[in-house]
Amino acid sequence: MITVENLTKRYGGFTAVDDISFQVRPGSVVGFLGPNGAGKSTAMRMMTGLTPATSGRATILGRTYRELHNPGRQVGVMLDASAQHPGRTGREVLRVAAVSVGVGKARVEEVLTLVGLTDKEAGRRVRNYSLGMRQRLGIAAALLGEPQVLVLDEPANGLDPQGIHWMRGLLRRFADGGGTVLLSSHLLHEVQIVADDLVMIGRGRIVAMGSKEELLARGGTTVQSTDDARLTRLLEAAGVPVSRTGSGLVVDGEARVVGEIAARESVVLLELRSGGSEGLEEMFLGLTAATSREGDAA
Ligand SMILES: Nc1ncnc2c1ncn2[C@@H]1O[C@H](COP(=O)(O)OP(=O)(O)OP(=O)(O)O)[C@@H](O)[C@H]1O
Repeated sequence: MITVENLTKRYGGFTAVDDISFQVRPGSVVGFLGPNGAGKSTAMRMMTGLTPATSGRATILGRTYRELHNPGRQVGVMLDASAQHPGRTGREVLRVAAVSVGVGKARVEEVLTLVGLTDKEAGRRVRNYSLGMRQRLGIAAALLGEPQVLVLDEPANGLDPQGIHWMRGLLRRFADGGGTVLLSSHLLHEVQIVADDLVMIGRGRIVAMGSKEELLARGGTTVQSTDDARLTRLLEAAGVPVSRTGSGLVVDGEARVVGEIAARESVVLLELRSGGSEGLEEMFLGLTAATSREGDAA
């Protein structure tokens, strides 16, 4: 399990990670979500001993990363898939890592199969890898020591839809087998299907966290009608907050209330659903817009 307690990182007067605390339980996948520059990578670097915390601490299986004996056997880490040696073949990268983790060559072949890199691909130099292949290789390296915990920074980056589907399956099976997974992303939909819990971060701070179901329920009601503009006016007149999405409306109110107003005013509903992901997306954007660092520059 991963425990993060009051973790803070300051660079001079700038606070990149601001007093964050959360846990990842064994058997679960936690999505660590936030816009660019929110502090996800910095937090993960502190968790994995790559950068010291200014204050607070993170433990994995009860110890700080630096206290772990042979950490590669306990925690699989992928922070920067492009950091692999470009002049080595994928297989060479894994064989070098296997020596430091203390596993044999057979395990290298096992993880290559696990991540779907073919014999031919494994024999190619990493500089000629596509981004998706690099991600697969990074995940293979993380899995090498048969760890119980995975810490993955943006593992879906560069994967095509089939690759994302594959990765979800892999992480789900890992967690279902009792493993603990923390994965970051700046895209909600990338992690939403696989994550059990979500931790949303903006400007270094946690802006929302909880189980996916809880957060989905907070995301309000998704509505589509034949006349969304009129329905919006009616709902607003009734004091129900409404926001527009690409495909309809998200209403901060119960489905029943929306249904009753629509029925009374003869608006034809095409869809009425509580806890839709559109609501969660809206909430995510809303919560993090105010805290997006990139927004500052815009
Ligand atoms: N070594 C450093 N010195 C100064 N500032 C830093 C350093 N490392 C990170 N930062 C700043 O801390 C903030 C958080 O960066 P971080 O890389 O953790 O964000 P992130 O959520 O991982 O974003 P992304 O999705 O873009 O990778 C950014 O504003 C970044 O510029």
